[in-house]
Amino acid sequence: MVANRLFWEDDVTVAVANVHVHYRVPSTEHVSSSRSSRSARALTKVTGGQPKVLVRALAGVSLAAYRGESVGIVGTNGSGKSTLLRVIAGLEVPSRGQVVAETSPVLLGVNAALVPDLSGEQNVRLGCLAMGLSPEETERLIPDVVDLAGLGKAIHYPMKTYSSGMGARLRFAIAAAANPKILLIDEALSTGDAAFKERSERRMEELRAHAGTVFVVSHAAQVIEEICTRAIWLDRGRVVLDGPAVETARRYRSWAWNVSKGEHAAAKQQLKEAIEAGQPSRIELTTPIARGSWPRHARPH
Ligand SMILES: Nc1ncnc2c1ncn2[C@@H]1O[C@H](COP(=O)(O)OP(=O)(O)OP(=O)(O)O)[C@@H](O)[C@H]1O
Repeated sequence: MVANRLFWEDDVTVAVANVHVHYRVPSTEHVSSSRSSRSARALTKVTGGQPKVLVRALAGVSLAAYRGESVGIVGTNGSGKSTLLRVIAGLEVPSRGQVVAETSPVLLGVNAALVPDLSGEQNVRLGCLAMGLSPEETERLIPDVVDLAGLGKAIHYPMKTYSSGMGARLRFAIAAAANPKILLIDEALSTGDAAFKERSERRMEELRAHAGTVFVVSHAAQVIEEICTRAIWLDRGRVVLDGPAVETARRYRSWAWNVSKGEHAAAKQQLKEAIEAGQPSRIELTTPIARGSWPRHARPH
């Protein structure tokens, strides 16, 4: 558990300090409701659209990640997992709070932009160049990436012919090729088969062993338990628990089981106990950023 960490300890790779992400989303709730107020209907008439509501995707998340950690993020649909990864990747600017990373993180998302009409191999080349590798490095790495993806002859077929698992394998292999110090993985691992799972876990272990930090988002608590050293459980944009992966995954799994069985009182009690089990993290970016130059996705509190 990370508590009251002061910026900037030497082995910290990512610091997230009291981050909030809010979206304004059009909602038909008031418009379609038979009890919708006259003012809401009038507003709709005037704006020509639906009234907007505020969605709090992240509501005050703080954490510090360290070299050599693989950090799992678990939580139900809509709990804020992908938003947290996007904020760490610098793809989303927090509405409030700060994110600082030691080097630019590489985000491996289920939707990583590859070109469906190109073959797997052509996409490997494209992906490596897009991540900033030189043409020479790219050519040197292609055999390793192709090997890690393990797609056999299909590596020469257009990517649009791949199953979702095959696409995920290719994206993982490409992202790992760049040897990123900070690798963010959104669900991709859970779609591969057993052989790929083993290869990808070994590759992640290598990245971690080279003093990198890996974040993995997954619904599957078991995946997190198997491949992560630490896990963070998010619920409605808040950190419920941040601790050893096995402990967090065990509590999350048990809570999710009770929710799925409609045992709401028991689930509520477990959530309360999990929150009490962890101490609230407070990350303070107290001094100006001292080491090198940092990615820019930070906003003052
Ligand atoms: N671009 C967006 N515009 C509006 N609302 C968004 C946007 N992205 C996410 N949200 C909302 O923010 C909340 C958190 O979404 P997020 O995708 O981070 O959840 P998640 O935990 O990754 O979910 P899942 O497990 O289903 O992938 C949800 O309520 C979602 O509807």
